[in-house]
Amino acid sequence: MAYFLKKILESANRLNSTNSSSSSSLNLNFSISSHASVSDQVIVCSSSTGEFDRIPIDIFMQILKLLGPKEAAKLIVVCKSWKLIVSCNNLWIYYLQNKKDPWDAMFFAESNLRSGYPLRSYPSQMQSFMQIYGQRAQVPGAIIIDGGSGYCKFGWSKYGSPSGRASTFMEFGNIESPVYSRLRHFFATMYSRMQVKPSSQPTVVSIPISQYGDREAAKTARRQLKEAVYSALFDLNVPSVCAINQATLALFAAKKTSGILVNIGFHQTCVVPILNGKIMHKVGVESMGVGALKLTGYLREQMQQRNLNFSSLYTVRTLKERLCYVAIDYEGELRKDTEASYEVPVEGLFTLKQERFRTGEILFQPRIAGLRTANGLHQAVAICLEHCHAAGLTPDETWFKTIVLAGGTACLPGVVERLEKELHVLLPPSISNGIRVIPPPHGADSAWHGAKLLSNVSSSFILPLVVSLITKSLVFDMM
Ligand SMILES: Nc1ncnc2c1ncn2[C@@H]1O[C@H](COP(=O)(O)OP(=O)(O)OP(=O)(O)O)[C@@H](O)[C@H]1O
Repeated sequence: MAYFLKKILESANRLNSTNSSSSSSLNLNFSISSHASVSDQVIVCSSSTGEFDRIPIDIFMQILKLLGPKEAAKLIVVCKSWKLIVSCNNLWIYYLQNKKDPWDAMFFAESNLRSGYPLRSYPSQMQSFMQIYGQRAQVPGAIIIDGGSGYCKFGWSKYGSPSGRASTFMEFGNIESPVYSRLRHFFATMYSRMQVKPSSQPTVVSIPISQYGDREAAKTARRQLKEAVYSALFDLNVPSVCAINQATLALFAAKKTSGILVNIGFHQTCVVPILNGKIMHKVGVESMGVGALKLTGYLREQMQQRNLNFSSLYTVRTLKERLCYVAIDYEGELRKDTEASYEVPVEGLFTLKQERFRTGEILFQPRIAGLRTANGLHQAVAICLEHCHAAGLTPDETWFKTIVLAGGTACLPGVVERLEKELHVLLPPSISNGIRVIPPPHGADSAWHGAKLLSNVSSSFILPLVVSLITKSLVFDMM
């Protein structure tokens, strides 16, 4: 490295002599004051780095960027002057930006999730980015299991996406057996699919959105489910567990800690108000009995009515994902030619017409599929917005005007636009002004990505390890 720096110094000197008349920046010397706040742009200096004083600070920073974080960190021990230069936040932001994880997501996690639960409504004290870099590098990583009610997503927190998906309803075992044994069977299956020993890693697990009432019975049911999850995992010798509800995780994935999370799930749709990472059960969680399974079922019914033959439900699901959408104006769409085709491997070419938008329409008009559910998606969300408004939990009402969608079905093209349009029709301007509907941040994997953000936060490795050694207790608990 010294050789490398020497070479750069030599070339800087050469440049200095040839460009001395044209470039003033290369003639600038710098020295360092111990009181200075260090940045790429401003280094006010009084002590010296010796020979290196002759290199302009921006070139110096370029050199450090080229050296990389490991080498740069070693330079800290040279002297105070070097330490000050190398500790520069901009330099470590640069290193962090060049890691695999997107910078904005990492910044959100470090500024909002570092304090753990309960989340503070004010941002936690930010450490220097050099410290954050060092601590994140030491986080051992975790196994993430997002057990959706239809599909489970599992994988490593250090990876960009889940390493696998499994049909949850198949893996849970006998539906008659008690929750504890079903959970234990389910988690054991996930670990064996990942080919890891449960005892080798901390685990972040999502808890399904269920029993959302504010009554004692609902609270007890939530607590029992949570306890069954912990017992099942600790009995498998998992060293530490972080169990958080799916809705909060999906909201984190959108880089938000407050807002309304709308999860269009496998069996049902839930509208969950969340303030500072906490579900507002008192305000009320809305739910409707329409989910992905109903959409697939309704498309199958329509295809059968048109004598379109298929041999498996997988074909119907594929056509739903490839050809279906939600119309912004349903009546207008009925008058259009909307025919489109898709070739399903092995099964052949399928052509859908009105089925393309009638399928998704049951989210807004469940009755067209003969469903008795009273409310459509827009009505359920509007009720939740009204309740948030009436509850007056904060002087500033903007927290509930961000509506984040989650779940695979929310990926249907047109859902965002239609929901936004219907909400403006249903709600008075005092509530609807400023609302924003955000598409699922990571498709069907939103909750998994929210868990990933938490698992890699620079503070998260300290607590789990300590807790696991002492009590095998919980780190976070956000039911
Ligand atoms: N791009 C897409 N368009 C439409 N539907 C999709 C798309 N991607 C996935 N889906 C559907 O989403 C469904 C699975 O959704 P998801 O993985 O969110 O369920 P889940 O997490 O098991 O449900 P829950 O939230 O109830 O636990 C499947 O029926 C799948 O067909």
